[in-house]
Amino acid sequence: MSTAIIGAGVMGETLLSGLVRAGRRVDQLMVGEKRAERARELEERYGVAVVSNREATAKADTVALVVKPQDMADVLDEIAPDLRAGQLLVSLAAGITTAFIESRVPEGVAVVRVMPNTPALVDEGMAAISPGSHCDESHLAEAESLMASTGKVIRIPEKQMDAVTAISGSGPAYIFFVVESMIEAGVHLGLPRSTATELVVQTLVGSAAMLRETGTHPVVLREQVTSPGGTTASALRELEIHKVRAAFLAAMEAARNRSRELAEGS
Ligand SMILES: NC(=O)C1=CN([C@@H]2O[C@H](COP(=O)(O)OP(=O)(O)OC[C@H]3O[C@@H](n4cnc5c(N)ncnc54)[C@H](O)[C@@H]3O)[C@@H](O)[C@H]2O)C=CC1
Ligand SMILES: O=C(O)[C@@H]1CCC=N1
Repeated sequence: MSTAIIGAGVMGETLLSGLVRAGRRVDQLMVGEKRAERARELEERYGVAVVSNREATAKADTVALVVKPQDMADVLDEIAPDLRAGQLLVSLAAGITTAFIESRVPEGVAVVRVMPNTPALVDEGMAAISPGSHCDESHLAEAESLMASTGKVIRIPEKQMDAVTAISGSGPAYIFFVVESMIEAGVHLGLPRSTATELVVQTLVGSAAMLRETGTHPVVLREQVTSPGGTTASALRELEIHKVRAAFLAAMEAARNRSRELAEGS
């Protein structure tokens, strides 16, 4: 099965590198990329063929669209003549609906919408997938296997996609923001930056492993850290006073709303 990736920026390269690590033959992969310098970089790094979007679409069994939402309409119009019924078209773009894609491609093209995230670069990705209206189980399974090469995949109804985008698609950025803030706090408290960084990163990795391996609710895990009258309780009171929980809710609502706006082309 050959796969074309159209748009090889951050997420396109993440998918490409994951497929290569998962053992997909490079001669079964193709890339369509507008920026010539970027195309050369990928050819050198992976030995992958960078061809025109139309050639990639005509030759591939599966086409993955990894361009910005604002570029989707133009790319769909460009490749539509080369798409055929039964071919799998996977979109990783935030906001863009399967109905929008189906309205711009030939009848019968199987469209799957995916929301991945960047931890896919280290095979710890979280991807959600939703079928369009011409997908059968084999198409969905193929999209699932494409994304499973870089992490975990779940199937969701498309109406949940904007919320998923706000939580796991953008999610790594919130975590990195928290990490950055904790490192700065450590420096403020007098720790060398390298010590603060090591402490915070391992605390994050350890906490994530506890969540995954114990399956215990985060509230219980937090209570286990919070000794009565101790340091953690003092810190958590400050987070509540500064409305950090409300800020997270507002942030993710804003991301969900932005995903909806992207669907409308703004
Ligand atoms: N970066 C992330 O964490 C995530 C990104 N996404 C989605 O992935 C898509 C790409 O995002 P990024 O990789 O962050 O953006 P990016 O800007 O790094 O990559 C987009 C790439 O598409 C190329 N491109 C633009 N027009 C093209 C055309 N007509 N033909 C061929 N290539 C073209 C650009 O040159 C660029 O290399 C977006 O739709 C975004 O919503 C989804 C989940 C996470
Ligand atoms: O910021 C964005 O729009 C993309 C989609 C999810 C993560 N990055």
